[in-house]
Amino acid sequence: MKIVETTNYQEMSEKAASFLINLVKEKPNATLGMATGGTPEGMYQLLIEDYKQNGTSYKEVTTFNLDEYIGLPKEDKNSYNSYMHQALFNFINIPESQIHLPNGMNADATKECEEYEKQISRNGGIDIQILGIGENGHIGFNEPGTSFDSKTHVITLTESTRIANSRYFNSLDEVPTKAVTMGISTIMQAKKIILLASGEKKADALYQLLHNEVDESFPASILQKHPNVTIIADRDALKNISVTSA
Ligand SMILES: N[C@@H]1[C@@H](O)[C@H](O)[C@@H](COP(=O)(O)O)O[C@@H]1O
Repeated sequence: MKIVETTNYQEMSEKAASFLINLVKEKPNATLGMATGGTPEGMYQLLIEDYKQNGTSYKEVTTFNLDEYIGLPKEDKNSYNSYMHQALFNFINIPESQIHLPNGMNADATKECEEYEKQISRNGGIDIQILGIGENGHIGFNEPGTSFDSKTHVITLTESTRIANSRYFNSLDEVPTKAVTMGISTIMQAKKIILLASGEKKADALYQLLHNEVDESFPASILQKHPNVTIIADRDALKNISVTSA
């Protein structure tokens, strides 16, 4: 696993944006796996700035997001569909038909999951998957205990994840209790993974990611088995890791 230590959040965002921009330049029809949460917001902002200044084109790019809440219409300001449009898609030239997020309103959630998984395969898989990390080690919305063999599936969110994400909602009650998420094995099939982390509150999670046994009780530990992972994290998030020896 490669670790890139940055001085702060801005530099983390710049390094991550460069990875994506270079990939899109080398492979204009790349498939990008997208993440939500606070961590990638700066990276998305820099992709928009690069698009405006340098015209990097997303006309042939396809995206698949990691997850979506169940029960929020895509127009809801807290859906991940809205997040992605406001953070990035509305400001670059990616065609709407090439954007994929699970539909959290599909009455047949099992079918939605199967279809999402098929769409990713039909597309030839994901070239680069961007990941954040939950303080409990979740990746996407794969909470502790999720099978490493899981494909896209429905997950019941833990109380701690709902509390962490309640900052975007008016109250904890409004935070959905379930989500559709790519599974661990879906994520592991991505050709390259970039995990972003910033701030002291992620320091324990990064330590466990790198030093725990690979175990379903800490989902992100599976990344130790992936052949091409780069962690881009700032000094605060890496404060428990000696980067030279990691
Ligand atoms: N489903 C998302 C994850 O994909 C994200 O990595 C995590 C951390 O979010 P943040 O970046 O805001 O700390 O939150 C959510 O639960």
